[in-house]
Amino acid sequence: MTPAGNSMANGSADVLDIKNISVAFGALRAVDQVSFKARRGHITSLIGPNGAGKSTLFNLISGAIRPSSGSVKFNGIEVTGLPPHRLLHAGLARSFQITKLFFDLSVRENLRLAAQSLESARHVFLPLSRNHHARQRVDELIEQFRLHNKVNEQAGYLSHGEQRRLEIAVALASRPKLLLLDEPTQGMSHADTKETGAMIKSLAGEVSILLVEHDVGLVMGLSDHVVVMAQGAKLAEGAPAEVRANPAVQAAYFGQRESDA
Ligand SMILES: Nc1ncnc2c1ncn2[C@@H]1O[C@H](COP(=O)(O)OP(=O)(O)OP(=O)(O)O)[C@@H](O)[C@H]1O
Repeated sequence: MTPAGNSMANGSADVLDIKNISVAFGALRAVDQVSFKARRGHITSLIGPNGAGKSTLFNLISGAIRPSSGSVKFNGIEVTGLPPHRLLHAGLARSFQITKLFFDLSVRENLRLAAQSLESARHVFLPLSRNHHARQRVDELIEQFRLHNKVNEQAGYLSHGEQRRLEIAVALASRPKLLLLDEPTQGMSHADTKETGAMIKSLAGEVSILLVEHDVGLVMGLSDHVVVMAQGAKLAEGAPAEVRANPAVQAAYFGQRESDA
């Protein structure tokens, strides 16, 4: 693991420091000079109306696309433009895009592969029973995500909500310092959304979280800090109550019915 993964490289309280980041698709400035910071141990959320640039900003941070200008610092270290696998080794994990589930493998096998993914090739091919570190991590995740009854079930047979929670567990297997969650409750029932929200909340402290989520009620209940985007630019940021009370945010965002957002 690189120094970015396990130290406060600059002693800063910020796990992420985005400065003036931009990218355009042809003539469209999808993300335009956006800056914000995410504090260590906090849940920071990105919200905004459809097409605001949230996913593009997320992709810039996770290394899926390169910015045309601006910088991304992770744990005080410049990581702008690094590809996702390098970021993962540095301690920045993204759920859902990188960590896809293997549907024909069991829950335990999915967790094992993820827990062993950052180890040398020799260790990856060790049986779980002989890889103490990976086995310990798998057991911790089974406990934390209450997967006891599902460990031998194929991931493909889990419910949608269970699969999405397993994806979060898989993303956490490498003990990242920052977890990027892209609409973790998308397509979930109300009950699953509530359970997943509580589970995300319980992770704060263990890992810093950056969340893109359409469910505004969930975001406001979970987040320490909310960044609001509109038309590629940052419109506002602050604590949930502060953001909710901001007239510009209300006009641009809460003017929509929350169920439409
Ligand atoms: N690969 C691409 N090529 C061209 N245009 C793109 C591309 N990706 C996104 N866009 C455009 O950039 C703008 C921002 O899109 P983005 O998906 O980042 O918004 P969003 O806030 O995540 O929206 P939503 O809430 O609908 O997911 C939109 O106008 C979108 O059509």
